[in-house]
Amino acid sequence: MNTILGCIADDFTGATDLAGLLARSGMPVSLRIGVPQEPPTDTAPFEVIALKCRTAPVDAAVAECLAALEWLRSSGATRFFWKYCSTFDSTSEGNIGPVAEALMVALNADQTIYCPAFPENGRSIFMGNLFVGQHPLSESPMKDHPLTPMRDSNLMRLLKPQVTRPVGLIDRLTVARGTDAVRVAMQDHASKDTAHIVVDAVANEDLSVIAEACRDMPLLTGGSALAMPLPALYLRDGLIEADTVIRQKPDVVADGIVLSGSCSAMTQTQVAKYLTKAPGFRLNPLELAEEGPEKALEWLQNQALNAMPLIYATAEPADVLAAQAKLGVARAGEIVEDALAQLAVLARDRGARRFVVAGGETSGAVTKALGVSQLDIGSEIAPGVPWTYCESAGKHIALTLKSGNFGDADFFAKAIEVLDAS
Ligand SMILES: Nc1ncnc2c1ncn2[C@@H]1O[C@H](COP(=O)(O)OP(=O)(O)O)[C@@H](O)[C@H]1O
Ligand SMILES: O=C(O)[C@@H](O)C(=O)COP(=O)(O)O
Repeated sequence: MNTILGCIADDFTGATDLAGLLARSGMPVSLRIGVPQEPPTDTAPFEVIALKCRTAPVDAAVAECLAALEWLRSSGATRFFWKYCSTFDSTSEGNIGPVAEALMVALNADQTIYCPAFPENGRSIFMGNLFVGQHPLSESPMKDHPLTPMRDSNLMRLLKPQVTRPVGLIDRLTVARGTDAVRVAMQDHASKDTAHIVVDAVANEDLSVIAEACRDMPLLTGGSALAMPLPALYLRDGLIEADTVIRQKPDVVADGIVLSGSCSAMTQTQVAKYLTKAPGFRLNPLELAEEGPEKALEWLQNQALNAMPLIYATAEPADVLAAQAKLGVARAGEIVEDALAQLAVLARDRGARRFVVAGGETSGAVTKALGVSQLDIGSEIAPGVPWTYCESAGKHIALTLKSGNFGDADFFAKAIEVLDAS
């Protein structure tokens, strides 16, 4: 089947989030890890390529995204979606803006929009300012993110240093007036050569208006919720035929593991709650730097995997800062990711077939270590967090990749319940 929409996600949790929201339509969605080496075969109308480039050097991120674009083009896609975090996670250099600009050049696109709103998860945009729940982004726990601390809430200000062409806004008052008003505003921006347009959205209804107005643009950028209305719009436009997928869960035994490298406030709550039910081991980056992960590997060797034990580096901001002060930000992150990746492989080799992973970068490291290349999308555990099914070393496994901020306090236990029930 020809691909209609080709999507590039800057991290793995973001990719499963996007694939999960597209799959709510019941249409086939295919999720690939990294740019496939082989030319496209057996493609779906919605193809998502998961990259791990959110915090990569700008040149590397741009090159990888352009390679993903070429693969998606060769699968027949004519419309593209650049998926980044609903909290606009990026460093001051990028990579949201530079990648968008490179994709625009490759696609000969004069304009694109930026809409990370995800109302079901409390992310809304008003007058160009991003809110997390009732708090401006810069006053939310995202201000303490280990890799991409977000210290400004204004998307135009965040985007400007990342792009070369002018940045503008279509505000909520315009979006509330409907599709035609958004189209007129886009034309008005085009007449002023405004290439990068932040669009306000506070509710799913706003996203439906924006998606309808912008669905024919070669490139859309934003969070997963902006893409959610697209399958139904394409169906209505006759670009795609209804082709509901019956998702079949492969048999996966109950043994598994929970791995958490996310330090978000929500993950801290989830880890604390799960530790009251399951055995846990805490990774300390400073110990890992000195002694390696042997202690944790040994602990895991002795665990009954049907208890779904938890291994976590999740820590409070002060502990994260202390580790980063000694090791450097990047090295602290890598040491933890590397340990969690080794632990995932040991768990699989000991028979684990269920993997619950918390954290975007963490998910990238674990998924790569497990050698996963393509994922089928299963039941949603929480908005933006589906179970996925894939193969690792020839074994069927179930894998869920949880964005740091997603899910509620019971997420880990709920994930297991949802898998058992599906
Ligand atoms: N205790 C810690 N000290 C320093 N860095 C840590 C610690 N625990 C985890 N990290 C690193 O913080 C980063 C968290 O990012 P990520 O996995 O994307 O989580 P989130 O989804 O919450 O953003 C990872 O690179 C991880 O290795
Ligand atoms: O859009 C979102 O919030 C998520 O899909 C996402 O990108 C998650 O990133 P992490 O919080 O780093 O897991």
